Amino acid sequence: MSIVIKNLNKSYKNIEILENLNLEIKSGTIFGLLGSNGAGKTTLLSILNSLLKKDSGEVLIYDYNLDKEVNQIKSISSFVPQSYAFYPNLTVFENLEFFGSLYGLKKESLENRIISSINACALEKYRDKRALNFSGGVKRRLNIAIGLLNSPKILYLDEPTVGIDPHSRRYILEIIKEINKNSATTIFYTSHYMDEIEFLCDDIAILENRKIVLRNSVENLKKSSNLSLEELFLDITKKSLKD
Ligand SMILES: Nc1ncnc2c1ncn2[C@@H]1O[C@H](COP(=O)(O)OP(=O)(O)OP(=O)(O)O)[C@@H](O)[C@H]1O
Repeated sequence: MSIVIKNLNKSYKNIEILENLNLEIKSGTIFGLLGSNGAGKTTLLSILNSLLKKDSGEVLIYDYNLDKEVNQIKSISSFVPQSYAFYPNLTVFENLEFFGSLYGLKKESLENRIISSINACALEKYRDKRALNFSGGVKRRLNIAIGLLNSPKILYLDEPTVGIDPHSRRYILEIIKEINKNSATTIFYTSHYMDEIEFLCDDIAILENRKIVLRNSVENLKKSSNLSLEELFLDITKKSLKD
């Protein structure tokens, strides 16, 4: 397993966001986390990436314990946030050089990682251009390329296609599939686009009312229900809103 979460709890002040949450994610798969606005997806991702402290519960990432082995976990993880996390006045290469050096990469290994991140995100022709004027899709690809610099075993993508056109979205999904296939990187993906999740993911979970309310493979869901993923999501979240 790449991720094992047991009885995870998190509150902001006295508002409970995650309650006794349990979840396991298989290594090398593409996992999609769905949930309505404010369900707690970013909170969960932030905890897994040590950006936020959990209140209680146990988290293992590739067998490393989040309470004791944060540095080991950080070295194998990468979190690509919803917002653009690069310098607009720097070129693609300069951005990757800067963020790569933060990982302690130097000279040849830095250059190699930059080239492979550029290739993986199809940024060759933007390499020496400043990020400022890129389209939304290319900016998103640069965000992902930065996330690949440390060759992560697990890549967290928080709504990486927000605000971009359908062609660029599809291109990004193809890129993510390739990253998963070529390096067996576990992908933890959040999105509000059900069609994306259906196209991309092996397994999904729905987070609602502080808990995981559905956990299954996309294949099983398709086999066992006549409903589309979107209809299923609406059905489940409607029920939990009424509860
Ligand atoms: N620092 C904070 N202090 C207090 N409440 C917070 C804080 N951060 C988030 N929240 C609240 O916690 C809940 C979960 O937020 P979170 O951003 O994790 O949800 P989400 O599922 O990622 O939502 P979205 O799909 O809109 O991005 C929301 O009600 C949010 O308002």
